[in-house]
Amino acid sequence: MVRVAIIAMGGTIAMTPTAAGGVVPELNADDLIAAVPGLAELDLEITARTLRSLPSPSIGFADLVDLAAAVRAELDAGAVGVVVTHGTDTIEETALFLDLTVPGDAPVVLTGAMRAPASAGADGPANLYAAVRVAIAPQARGLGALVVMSDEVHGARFVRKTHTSSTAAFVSAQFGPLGFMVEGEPRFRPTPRVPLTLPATPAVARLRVGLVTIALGDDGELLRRAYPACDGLVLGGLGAGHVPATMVDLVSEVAAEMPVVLASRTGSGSVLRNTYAYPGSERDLLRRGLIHAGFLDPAKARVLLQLLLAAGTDRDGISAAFALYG
Ligand SMILES: NC(=O)C[C@H](N)C(=O)O
Repeated sequence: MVRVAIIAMGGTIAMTPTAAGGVVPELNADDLIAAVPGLAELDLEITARTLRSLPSPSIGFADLVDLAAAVRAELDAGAVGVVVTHGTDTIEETALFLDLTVPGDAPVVLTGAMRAPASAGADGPANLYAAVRVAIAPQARGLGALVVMSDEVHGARFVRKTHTSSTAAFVSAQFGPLGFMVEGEPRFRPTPRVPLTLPATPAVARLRVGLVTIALGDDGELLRRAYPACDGLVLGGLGAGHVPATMVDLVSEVAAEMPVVLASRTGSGSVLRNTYAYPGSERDLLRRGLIHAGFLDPAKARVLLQLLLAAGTDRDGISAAFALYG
């Protein structure tokens, strides 16, 4: 009989009401499994482990290093796939982290819930059921880490939370979902995985990669104060990867000291390379040594840069890794 391992990290899917109001993550992995109709009828063994009980805004890189090790241990011990239950606020970053650090073809499927278990129409059980079905699907092998929410299967590279409360919050705006649940089973479209695996060592949690989102009228003061505390930086640039002309000298200065990755704050589409020629444009910034983020959004670019720096990757290696993302 095949085995699926479920690893719980917390999040709304595991939250229960407190006497003082509001919800907090208290349910363990066994509780989550017990709430899913139809799971017990599937012809498979399910094992459960509660690794963390955290709201996902409080998940950090040290937690992700432990999670990657736990996922690998389950796969090494023979699990056909692993499901990770996780808060939705940062699930997209954890998904990319696992995509980059868990080698092999076995499905690693993340899921969560927008509504807590005690709410009317709680979505956690349906999401967990779908995630388990994806974890055992042969077609899910080799797709990298996946996020399953609301009957859609998303690739780690592209998925984003795009709504604060809707159960349809998760979107792969750039190229659409990789698959859909149809009559309880996942159906996929073919999509190649990015061929990159990086180590998830404790060094990852000791680094600080800053993420600075650029806004209208930005005078650079925030960046000036933030960068000395950082080992690397991601800029969430305006539009196709731009900053105000007044920031250009500062950005050049920072890029001479550490890797600075240029992403877009728009949330979808690739940073351009060769269109705009004004000071602070993508052409200008790339010429000054900034690294092109490809199709990765700023939060995902930060995860990749953090892992690359922890692995001791030099500037050319960092550029080459980001080039894999378009
Ligand atoms: N829906 C959720 O899971 C949101 C929650 N704040 C979390 O990320 O833990």
